[in-house]
Amino acid sequence: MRKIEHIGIAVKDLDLSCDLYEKLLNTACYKREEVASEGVNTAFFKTGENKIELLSATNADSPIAKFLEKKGEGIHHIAFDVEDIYEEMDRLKKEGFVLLNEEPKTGADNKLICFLHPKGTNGVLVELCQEIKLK
Ligand SMILES: CC[C@@H](C(=O)O)C(=O)SCCNC(=O)CCNC(=O)[C@H](O)C(C)(C)COP(=O)(O)OP(=O)(O)OC[C@H]1O[C@@H](n2cnc3c(N)ncnc32)[C@H](O)[C@@H]1OP(=O)(O)O
Ligand SMILES: [Co+2]
Repeated sequence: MRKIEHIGIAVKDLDLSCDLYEKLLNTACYKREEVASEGVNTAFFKTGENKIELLSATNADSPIAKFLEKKGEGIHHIAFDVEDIYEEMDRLKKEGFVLLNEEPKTGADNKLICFLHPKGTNGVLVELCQEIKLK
């Protein structure tokens, strides 16, 4: 794990939250992207070297919809940047962590991703991210 890649924050209304975070961080959202496979709309901000991912749900089955229902708005996950996601998934599996996907999935902002179950990480949903290198 090389660094924190982003912090994911679950929000009810992406437009309203974008306005709020633009004011809070004094910077514009640099990217918006829907990831249909996760049932989310995302908006990204950079603060120095750090990245914030705002997530709203696009359907009732989305993990974000369930999270908002149970816990309300707030920090949803922490994502770590990894060089080789296959190697890291293999290592974490051997250490006994529960991977939520057996193969990397395509995430937002040009990443391959994998999640670890929060039950095995002290209640924190962890995401691994590997940048997809364009040839
Ligand atoms: C945009 C793409 C990507 C990126 O590129 O960055 C993303 O970030 S996508 C983000 C959305 N996608 C995901 O979250 C996928 C991974 N998550 C899951 O697979 C599920 O949400 C889950 C973690 C397995 C939970 O699903 P499920 O068991 O169906 O939901 P429950 O509501 O029943 O929760 C069970 C249990 O887990 C606790 N929980 C759920 N979400 C979180 C969370 N984000 N952080 C901490 N804990 C979480 C929930 O509270 C329940 O606990 P108990 O009530 O104590 O049983
Ligand atoms: Co994320």
